[in-house]
Amino acid sequence: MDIDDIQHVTVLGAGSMGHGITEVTALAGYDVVMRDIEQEIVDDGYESIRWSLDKLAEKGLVEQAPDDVMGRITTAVDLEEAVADADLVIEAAPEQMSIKKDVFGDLAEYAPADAILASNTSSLSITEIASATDDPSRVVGMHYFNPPVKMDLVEVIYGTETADETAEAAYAFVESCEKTPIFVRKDVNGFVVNSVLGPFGDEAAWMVSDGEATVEQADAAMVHQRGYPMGPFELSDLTGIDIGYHVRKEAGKPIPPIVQEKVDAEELGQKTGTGYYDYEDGEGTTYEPGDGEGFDTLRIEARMVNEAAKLVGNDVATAEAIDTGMRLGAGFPEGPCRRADKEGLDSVLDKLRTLHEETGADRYEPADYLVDLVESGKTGQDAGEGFYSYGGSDGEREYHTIQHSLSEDGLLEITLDRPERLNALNGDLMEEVMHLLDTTPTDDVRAVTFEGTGGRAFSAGADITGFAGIEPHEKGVTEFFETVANYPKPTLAKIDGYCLGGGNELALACDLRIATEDSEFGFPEINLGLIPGGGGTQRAIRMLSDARAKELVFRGHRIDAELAEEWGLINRAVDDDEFDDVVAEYVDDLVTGPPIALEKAKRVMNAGRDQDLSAGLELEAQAFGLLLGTEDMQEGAAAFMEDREAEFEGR
Ligand SMILES: C/C=C/C(=O)SCCNC(=O)CCNC(=O)[C@H](O)C(C)(C)COP(=O)(O)OP(=O)(O)OC[C@H]1O[C@@H](n2cnc3c(N)ncnc32)[C@H](O)[C@@H]1OP(=O)(O)O
Repeated sequence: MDIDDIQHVTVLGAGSMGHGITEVTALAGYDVVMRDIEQEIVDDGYESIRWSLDKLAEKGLVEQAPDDVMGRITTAVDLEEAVADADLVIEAAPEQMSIKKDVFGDLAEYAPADAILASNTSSLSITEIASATDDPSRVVGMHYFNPPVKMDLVEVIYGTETADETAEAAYAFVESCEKTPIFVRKDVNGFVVNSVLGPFGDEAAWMVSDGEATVEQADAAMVHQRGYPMGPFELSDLTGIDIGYHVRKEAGKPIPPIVQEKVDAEELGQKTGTGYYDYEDGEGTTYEPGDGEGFDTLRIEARMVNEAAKLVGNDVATAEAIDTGMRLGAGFPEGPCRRADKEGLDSVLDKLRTLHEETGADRYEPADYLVDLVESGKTGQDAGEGFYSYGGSDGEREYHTIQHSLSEDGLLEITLDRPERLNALNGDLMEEVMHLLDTTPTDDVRAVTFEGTGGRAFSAGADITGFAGIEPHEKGVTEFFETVANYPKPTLAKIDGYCLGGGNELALACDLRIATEDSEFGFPEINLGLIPGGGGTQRAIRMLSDARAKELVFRGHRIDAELAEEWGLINRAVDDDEFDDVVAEYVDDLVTGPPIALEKAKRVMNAGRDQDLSAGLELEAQAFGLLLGTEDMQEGAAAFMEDREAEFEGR
């Protein structure tokens, strides 16, 4: 069975995961049967899908009519009937091994012999589930995150006997649903995301139990200094303190006293009204940004990195898969491997070794893979290699936040690739763009385009989660925008979706801007108590009327592409269907145009804009004189006389 053979999908379970997976699958165009054990549960699930689709349509997040999507879904209670024609069955039954095994035993009997049988378990062994079938090679884990419609990640997990063909088809299926799969190549407890996430709460709980920190201090530090979406205790209250407790118990791991106390007192978090915070009489979390002072954040992060190193070293997952998993599955601001490479793997190892020596606790024992990296000098970004390669003298640099390609005709296409954050600009992304522009031989480039991935945004601005812990003296982002603005070749921003804040400033640093009609522009910084800091105030006031520029900056509202075109903020607002063609026409002019003349035109126009007219004219005259002596100029004139297209060589 491969992806082309998958037409009919059956989802077993109509609860929150089951109906979410059904919705995602139907949205991708598949026929889906959603089955549960009682008609009432199935009906509730079906109604929930309709409600969700209506909401998505209302917000303009799906183009398909909800009725069309619902038309692909049928419901069933009878298992035999539900799976009779299935090419892929995704089980989303309650998380109990006995139930899963019963279901998979039935699937072995009733599903077609070549159907892929997937379990959406988040914690149970795929190998054991597969043992209930006659053919474990066709059983695979497909762990969706909650809610499936919103969460982009799916872990595709191998059981001991899962065939590559099965796992690869499941992976391709996830991609076909426009979700992001990562391979978990061994059936380890917690798979990738929960394995790495475990120490986040665990280490914080030990630190509080040992009197080394307070709950508020830990949460404030991890959120406001390190940019995590929630603090470890806040997260634990949300998921249920008993959940982490049972996971530790089952894995035979020691329980931090503070966790034991909470479980004994049945204060399990939000669901019981009290956990580490009070949700009944109090207002929930009580930490303030400054509370994190003095907290040892590396202690938590070093343990997460150690877990990641174990997964890489044991061939469970690649560093890239782990980082993707943690960003998309847990909302981490960046993956632990990438963050550790920047921190320095030697510092991480030192921290673990020191704690191991001081406490003797197994949880600090460094992973062999981490030790090997450090001992072979691969200590991270500064060393040119760590979990990732940074292209020292002998290697090509891997980028993590951008994609790029350079065509034979000299078009350098740069794609901002942080779709889960609407392509928000963080330090890595800006550094990677600058590195790419600095290291790509300019003679090979005739034009550059910038665009965003994910279909929702060019870029929603600077990454707000990265503002955590920034000191006032670290404020400089100007270098990035100036690198783009001063790049010697013409640049064009292809805008499809939100173009806000720093994203708007990146677009304004480009020479040309083409946008789809449903794109939106603005400087929302004022709503954050900021002003545009990447040249936005200055470029806008030079580009627009004083009143319009100030309106954008002072009010922080968004304007649509049509108005942006009318105001002169962009070159063209075009219909979605015409977007690629219009961009291609512009790009064609740029890559076939005379390179030296284009470069000079850009330089004198940019420099002249900030000078008085006579100085600008002087610049223009010098450039004009120089161009008269180029072969390109002779070629242009000859082509005109011969009535043919000129072929400019940049000489
Ligand atoms: C020098 C430059 C300074 C600046 O640029 S300051 C930043 C200026 N930009 C902004 O203030 C825009 C912030 N973003 C938004 O207001 C909203 O987003 C949008 C209106 C653009 C879209 O709203 P919706 O459709 O509801 O999407 P969603 O759930 O808010 O966004 C999807 C995910 O993207 C993350 N995200 C969006 N913008 C940023 C950002 N600028 N920095 C960091 N993350 C961002 C969100 O948090 C969320 O993530 P999750 O799914 O984990 O909740």
